[in-house]
Amino acid sequence: MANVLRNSAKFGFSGVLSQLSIHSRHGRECVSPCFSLQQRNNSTSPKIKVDLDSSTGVAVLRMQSPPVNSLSLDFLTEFCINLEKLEMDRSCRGLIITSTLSKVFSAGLDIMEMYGKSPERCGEFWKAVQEMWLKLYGSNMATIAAINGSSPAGGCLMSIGCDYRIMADNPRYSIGLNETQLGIVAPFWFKDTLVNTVGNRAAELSLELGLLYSAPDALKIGLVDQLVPEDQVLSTAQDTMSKWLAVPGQNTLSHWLYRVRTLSLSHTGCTGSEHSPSHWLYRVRTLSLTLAVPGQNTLSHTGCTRSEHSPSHWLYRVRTLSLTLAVPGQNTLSHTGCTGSEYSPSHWLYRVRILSLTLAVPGQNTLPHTGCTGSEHSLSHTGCTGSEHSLSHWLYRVRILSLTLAVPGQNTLPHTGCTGSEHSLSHTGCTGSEHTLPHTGCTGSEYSLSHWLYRVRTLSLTLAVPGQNTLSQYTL
Ligand SMILES: CC/C=C\C/C=C\CCC/C=C/CC(=O)SCCNC(=O)CCNC(=O)[C@H](O)C(C)(C)COP(=O)(O)OP(=O)(O)OC[C@H]1O[C@@H](n2cnc3c(N)ncnc32)[C@H](O)[C@@H]1OP(=O)(O)O
Repeated sequence: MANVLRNSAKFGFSGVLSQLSIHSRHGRECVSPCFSLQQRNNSTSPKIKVDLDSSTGVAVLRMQSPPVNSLSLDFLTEFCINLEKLEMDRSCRGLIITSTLSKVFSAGLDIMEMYGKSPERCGEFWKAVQEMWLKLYGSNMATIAAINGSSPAGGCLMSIGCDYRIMADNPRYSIGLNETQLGIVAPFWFKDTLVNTVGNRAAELSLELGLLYSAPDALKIGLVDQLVPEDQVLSTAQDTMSKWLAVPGQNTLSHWLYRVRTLSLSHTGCTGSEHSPSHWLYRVRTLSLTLAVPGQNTLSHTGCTRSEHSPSHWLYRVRTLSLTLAVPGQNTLSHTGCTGSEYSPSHWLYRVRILSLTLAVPGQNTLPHTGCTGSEHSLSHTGCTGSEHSLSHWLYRVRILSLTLAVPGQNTLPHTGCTGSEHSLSHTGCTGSEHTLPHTGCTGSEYSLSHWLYRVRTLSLTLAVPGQNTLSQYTL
């Protein structure tokens, strides 16, 4: 195993791809001649231990899968089942995640799961990884990671999926999304969660260089929130949890609101039940990987023909690009009008951003340069019927629109030219019950108006952009 990891770093991305068994888009399996690895014994003893203190409503989930708490399919399944049980248990309000192993919180995804497995097993594995993140990040419990050892890659994802991170003050322990250093790619939802934690620039550096941070450095960039002596990690987590639980409604409101954007991504672009979130996540990842593979990165359909961008640099950007454009059924660039090599990637990336902005500007709404020639992108579609609407007028309207949307019972928006239910929230790209308000935790009249306004404004920004109900709006 150590060999696999060493070779991962040594061979780089294309090396890993060629050395390990990879299931191509065609579902073919090519088992490496260079490694003859044995399956690790799958112990039947529980990999997770949960203790719920009914007097405090706080559960401690201990990961106990030696040697390094790697996230195998078995481990993840057990983890998710336990999480689900706690989520359903109304007496449980807080969750602390920690490790029983010395020196290691979690080594991240079990590399053996990415080697020599059937496409079905790969699918199951990735679904479980996504479930772990969706359940943790979308949890209604307050969650704290008590990081008492190293926590690379998927271990870091698990940590940043929590509300708060307390790490052992030991410079030998490290944490970070180091996938790039292994020559592989952190999925975009790893990236989103990291961005939400440390901000854009730190995340960019971190991902492009595949950085692992020592505990003190992790604190400096905000990847963890607090360092304490190793023997106080759990007790500090427990003290901290009581503060979190003292915040009224913390586990329904502020907690949730912040996450809705990120979690919405997993739904956006799914137009029907055939696209489950995990299906979609899987697709985008495949797309990103495909786009990003050196040697396959001519990206002809994106107009990017050059190799001057290093893979890691490129990977980071392609993910953003993919998110902007890779809506199933719309995932070629042709509909954006960018048809050839005259556009360099950076030029292009810049354009795409502007493009999204431009789509919303009255008077430019035919967007000939984007290849959108039809009424589907005209402003009339948004309720603005002509050039009589100046930009400021429009901007003003949009602001009003958001406010109006926020008033329960007035969200049909009559003054915007939207006369019917077509401009209800469901018209904004929410095609199923997953995008109704209850999905955001706002279930009805028990919430006061101010509460509602605050929530719905966020919701509106996320979802209710007239005529722009595709993923592209997300990157603005
Ligand atoms: C291959 C890719 C193909 C396609 C790409 C597809 C998708 C891209 C998405 C990629 C997303 C990846 C997210 C991940 O999480 S990848 C996993 C990355 N993990 C790491 O880099 C961690 C590596 N491990 C370590 O740094 C150290 O082990 C650690 C600091 C955790 C502990 O160090 P310590 O010195 O205490 O122990 P070791 O002697 O190193 O290890 C003990 C044994 O454990 C085995 N081990 C370690 N990590 C893993 C792992 N992630 N999965 C499985 N097994 C692991 C290690 O090999 C040792 O085993 P033995 O040699 O004793 O048998």
